[in-house]
Amino acid sequence: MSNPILKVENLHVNFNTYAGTVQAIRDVSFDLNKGETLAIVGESGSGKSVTTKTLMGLNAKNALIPDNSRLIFKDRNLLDLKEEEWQSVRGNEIAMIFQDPMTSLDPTMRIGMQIAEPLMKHRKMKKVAALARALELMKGVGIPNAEEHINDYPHQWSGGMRQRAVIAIALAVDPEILIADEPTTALDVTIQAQILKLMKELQKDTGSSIIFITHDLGVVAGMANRVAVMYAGKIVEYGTVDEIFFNPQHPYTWGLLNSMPTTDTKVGSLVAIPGTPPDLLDPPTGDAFASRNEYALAIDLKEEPPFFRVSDTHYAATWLLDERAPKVTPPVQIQRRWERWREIQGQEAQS
Ligand SMILES: Nc1ncnc2c1ncn2[C@@H]1O[C@H](COP(=O)(O)OP(=O)(O)OP(=O)(O)O)[C@@H](O)[C@H]1O
Repeated sequence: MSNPILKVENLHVNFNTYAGTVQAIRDVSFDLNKGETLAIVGESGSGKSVTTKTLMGLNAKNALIPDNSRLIFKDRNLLDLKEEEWQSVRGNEIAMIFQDPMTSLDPTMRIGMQIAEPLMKHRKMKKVAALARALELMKGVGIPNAEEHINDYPHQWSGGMRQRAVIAIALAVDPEILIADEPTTALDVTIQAQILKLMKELQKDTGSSIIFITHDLGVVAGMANRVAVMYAGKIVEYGTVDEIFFNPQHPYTWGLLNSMPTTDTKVGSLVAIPGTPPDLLDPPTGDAFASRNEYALAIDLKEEPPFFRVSDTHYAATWLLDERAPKVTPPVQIQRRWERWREIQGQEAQS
């Protein structure tokens, strides 16, 4: 049963620029359930980072958020918080792991002290106790010989170890929501896998909910419970991880899946989505993906598709799901995924 800890309702974020208003987030709504990992996936510029920065109260000064946007967390609309009130939410109830550990670590401060700091600030722990806890956390995130390294500075550590330190800082205060924005993109593949595994294990222990931001659907399979696919400032499809991987309905999701390597991908069979996303200074009428969509219908150029229900947990905003739409044959890789979906459904029906 769903148990939302966070409800994002009708979020719009506009940016005032010299060229006009950039409509970066255009009516995004989603729930985050307790203890789950929700992945938000999309190409560069789709609005993933603006969404998470908004959730941390860290948007740029030129951001404008209309009054009907709501981020409900613990019976409060986070968008109504004053900066002093944010101080007790950010890095405490809601914490974030950024893409590049070097930008979130202070190069002039010893790592142990950086992990201890949120405990002193938010938990009012004394320095000695906070440092003792920092040492435990360093061990918990797999820093070898932690005692010897608690007084090191960030530049003395490798990228993978630094990202572990960032995770320790974020988890020090046991946040209810952890936002991880491309937490492993700066790392090599083996270290990436270790960090993702570590995050999963820590989540089991702490029960926190995770919003996991990535442009790479490949890392989502092992991490997320549910997936929201974003395009041009909107969520275009959301569902459980199996629904998105094996029963995708939006042609944009098809494109993302087809541009993702899998273990049985033949060389040369990966296809990048042609074209580029629309200019958010002047988003197109209708479905913003239409100009890149080989399955586009005439109505896509005129009217924006609503969300169509695929199951209780799966919705997609594509006119292809309208009962009047012609039946289209998706790319062969997607047909294979749909076959796999039918097998999974069959197995579930039998058991
Ligand atoms: N301060 C700002 N002023 C104007 N436009 C902005 C500002 N911040 C973000 N944008 C625009 O908002 C849109 C969404 O950006 P966002 O960074 O959220 O994308 P993203 O999906 O996170 O991409 P990436 O994967 O590259 O980080 C982009 O068109 C971006 O140019």
